[in-house]
Amino acid sequence: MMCNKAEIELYLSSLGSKSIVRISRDCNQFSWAPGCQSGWACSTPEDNSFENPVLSRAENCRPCCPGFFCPRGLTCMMPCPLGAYCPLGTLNKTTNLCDPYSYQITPGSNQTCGSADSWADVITTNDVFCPPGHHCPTTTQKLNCSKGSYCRKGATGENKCRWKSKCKENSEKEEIALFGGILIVVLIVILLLVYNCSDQFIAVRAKILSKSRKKAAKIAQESATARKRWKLAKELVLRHEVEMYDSSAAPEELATSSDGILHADKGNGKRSKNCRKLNVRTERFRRAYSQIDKERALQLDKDKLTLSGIVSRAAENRPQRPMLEVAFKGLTLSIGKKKLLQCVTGKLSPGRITAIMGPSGAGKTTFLNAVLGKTSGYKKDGLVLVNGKSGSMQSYKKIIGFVPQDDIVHGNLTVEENLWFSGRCRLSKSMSKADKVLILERVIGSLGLQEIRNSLVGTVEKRGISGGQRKRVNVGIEMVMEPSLLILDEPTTGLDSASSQQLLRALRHEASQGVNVCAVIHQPSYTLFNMFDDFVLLARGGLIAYHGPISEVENYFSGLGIKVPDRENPPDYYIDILEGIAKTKMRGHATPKHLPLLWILHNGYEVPEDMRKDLEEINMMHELYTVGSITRELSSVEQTESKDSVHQNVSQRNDLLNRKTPGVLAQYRYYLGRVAKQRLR
Ligand SMILES: Nc1ncnc2c1ncn2[C@@H]1O[C@H](COP(=O)(O)OP(=O)(O)OP(=O)(O)O)[C@@H](O)[C@H]1O
Repeated sequence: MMCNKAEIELYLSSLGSKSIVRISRDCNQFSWAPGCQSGWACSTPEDNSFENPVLSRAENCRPCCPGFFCPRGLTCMMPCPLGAYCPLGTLNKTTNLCDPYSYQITPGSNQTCGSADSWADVITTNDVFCPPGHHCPTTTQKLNCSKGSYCRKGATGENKCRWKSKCKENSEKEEIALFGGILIVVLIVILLLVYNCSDQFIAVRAKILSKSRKKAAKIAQESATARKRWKLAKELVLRHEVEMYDSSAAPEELATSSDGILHADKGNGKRSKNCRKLNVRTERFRRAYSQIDKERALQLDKDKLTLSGIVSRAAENRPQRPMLEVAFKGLTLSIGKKKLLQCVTGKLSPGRITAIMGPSGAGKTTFLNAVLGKTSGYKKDGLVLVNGKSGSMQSYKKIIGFVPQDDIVHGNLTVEENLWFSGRCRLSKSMSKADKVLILERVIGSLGLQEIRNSLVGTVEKRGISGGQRKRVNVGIEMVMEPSLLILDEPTTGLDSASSQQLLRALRHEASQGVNVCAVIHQPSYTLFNMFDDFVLLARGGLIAYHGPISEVENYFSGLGIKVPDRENPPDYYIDILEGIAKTKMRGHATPKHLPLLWILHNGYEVPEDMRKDLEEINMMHELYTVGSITRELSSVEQTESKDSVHQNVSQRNDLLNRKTPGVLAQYRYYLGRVAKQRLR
């Protein structure tokens, strides 16, 4: 009575089709054996193997055995699968259907109910599966699900309920309300604890950090003192003031470590033990402070260096920092018919700080946008060359820092946290944490933020550091990413003279590393003005009136007959001249509106079409060329010298332009950490 392969295939092929197409040889309109009915099967007299096709079965027809199912239209039976419950059906006299199955026996026949009539998926043949709240170890056995366990539909065994979840007898699923409730309460308690103790936690952490820092600073100081003593002793020996080097007189407590730093004495076991015990954090700070000390010593003779010296020193000391030179050739930016920048030619060089000045609306911000490569939306003519090659500035964005006029600080983080977050996200991911700490300490030191490093920056509601300090933190945020080109929009606005000078000193330090620094400034003091290397003076309409070294600016303008009166600040006076506020008598027939044209002539650039008519007005070309050639000669020596070294340096470093900053996931992790800190404050 068992179905063979062909019959099983016939059954399976009919699954899923809406009309029941399974028909065996004995189940058709001409012959309908009793086994064709649902829940019945017959046997065959022939000795058929399992491989045979659909057979003729019309003998010995009987109800389907328990644990098997016999579909309508097939005269054989198949075993019910595990998880099914196929007992013998019982006739329901009211409906005349075989329970729990839904088939009918032929009315008036002497047939009885067999077992199941079909099997497929749980939805189509719901009644064949072991019911929920029970488990069926075999296809003919149905047991109640015991207390403390649950049984889903079709279960062959019991599932134990979890701790604290309630399960009565015959449970279909676990009752986890209590368990879930306890879990939620525990989470809430943890969150409340974290929220309430976060301040203390952050304070303790800050305390530990500051302890580590102090310890490291002390060790660095001790090392420096020991180094000085050692040097002194050596000098004494060299000067023959002591006859021979007495080992007992030598600083026996000194020991030189592999990095050349002298450490605390060998004899003093306690202290060296302490040194060994220094935790990693202290060690990182110690290294940073020692390195900064060394840099300070090197800094002393920095002022004597020429530009090429600075460039080559940067090359020796900081192989990591690539250099960027940005040059413009006849750059014109316009929107519609309005020209925002016109015929800008010149360059911003690495290792130099350039001040950009001009009357309001002259195009300073537009000039910065051009340097940053943000020229989409403008009609652009001319060239922007990066390291002598035309290309998009966007590809260098990882090594370009931009300090906008508005704040970019996070008010509810401390100064140090703000800088650390920026550094972590924007420095190369391959850089070690110790190196990142060194950069952070360097920036904190050079911007004079040591005192306020643990202070909250503050928001409108919660007062924090002062406005000037905030400005310096803004700059620091960009400095910690070790940019090669640092652009600042009015960094000194709102700062007093001392703070402005401190900021400029920090920028000078950056420039000494080969960074190309470019800043828009307003009304700098004379001292501050002289701390810049180059000067770009923009006239209205985005025209250059001067672009060159600060040291030559007065020379240039006096050559044109513009002499700065006593007690006047030169940059302010030149802007007043451009604006027509200050009156002056210029050479020849020239007037202040001709200053951009004079600059073009002075440099021998091509005069734009719309300026040509002004040429006749001024009538002093011969004199201008004379002035031009003098100043050009003056600068040519240094310019040529620097050009070669810069370009050599730049071409060597091109491979370093691909800084790999942390990926999206890492940045997201830092971001979450920052938000958590901000929220918890
Ligand atoms: N997107 C723009 N659409 C139209 N005009 C613009 C646009 N951007 C700038 N300008 C115009 O270009 C000129 C230069 O603007 P820019 O902002 O560069 O001047 P600025 O020198 O930075 O001025 P300020 O010192 O006042 O900030 C202005 O006359 C300004 O109105």
